Amino acid sequence: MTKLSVNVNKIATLRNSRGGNVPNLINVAKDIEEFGAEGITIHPRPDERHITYQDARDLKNIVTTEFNIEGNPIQKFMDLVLEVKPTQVTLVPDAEDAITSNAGWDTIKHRDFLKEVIATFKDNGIRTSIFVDADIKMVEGAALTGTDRIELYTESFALGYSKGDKNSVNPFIEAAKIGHSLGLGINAGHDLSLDNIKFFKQNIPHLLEVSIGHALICESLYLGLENVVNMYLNRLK
Ligand SMILES: CC(=O)[C@@H](O)[C@H](O)COP(=O)(O)O
Ligand SMILES: NCC(=O)COP(=O)(O)O
Repeated sequence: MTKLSVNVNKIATLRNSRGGNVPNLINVAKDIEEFGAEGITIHPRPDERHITYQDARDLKNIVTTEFNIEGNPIQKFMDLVLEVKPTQVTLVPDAEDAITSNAGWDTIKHRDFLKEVIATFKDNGIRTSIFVDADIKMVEGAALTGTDRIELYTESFALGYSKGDKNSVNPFIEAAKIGHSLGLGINAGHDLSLDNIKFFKQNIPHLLEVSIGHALICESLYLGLENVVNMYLNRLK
């Protein structure tokens, strides 16, 4: 079974654009769970331009499914995650000023750092995942860090698929197979959408979780949040 974790960053973006509390992030997250999603993902960034650190604390009190916090493990982020204790932390090597995530970890170069950070989170009962490109060497490197899971960075698949290149899924199939054989759980995310999710799910073995935000919220503007969550759930069956 592949769980759908909805990334609510864009709800916070909309709220912050006017100040105030509309839309109410907490109520939207509760509704998303009510509509059937199996997880809530947030990716607080150091400038708190969408999800604030307080949002992470507030969401912890209401999320009843899997709570996934993504981000670069700078000290401030580590302190937050260790305080909130989500189900899962996903480590992403973002530059501070990145518009969005744009690369996976170099798990060879940063192995010692990742090992240390992952051990800290695991010692505190938090499942770990690290964001990696669909590159066998990076997947093998991830397995040596002690992480529970990897999140495959799906931007290259989404871009290729949108241009009609179905072979763009091939590196992800290989990465998922190798990761699974090395004992890693397989998550995926970035630019997944109603257009590409069914093909991705049908082709990727051992897919435990997808986290989807940008496209899902955009699609909801036309189709409604409840419909869209259910459309993803159907495509993930
Ligand atoms: C790791 C990943 O792919 C997502 O978390 C994505 O980076 C969302 O972050 P933004 O909403 O800031 O683009
Ligand atoms: N980890 C990926 C995520 O949470 C959502 O990415 P996107 O759907 O906003 O591109």
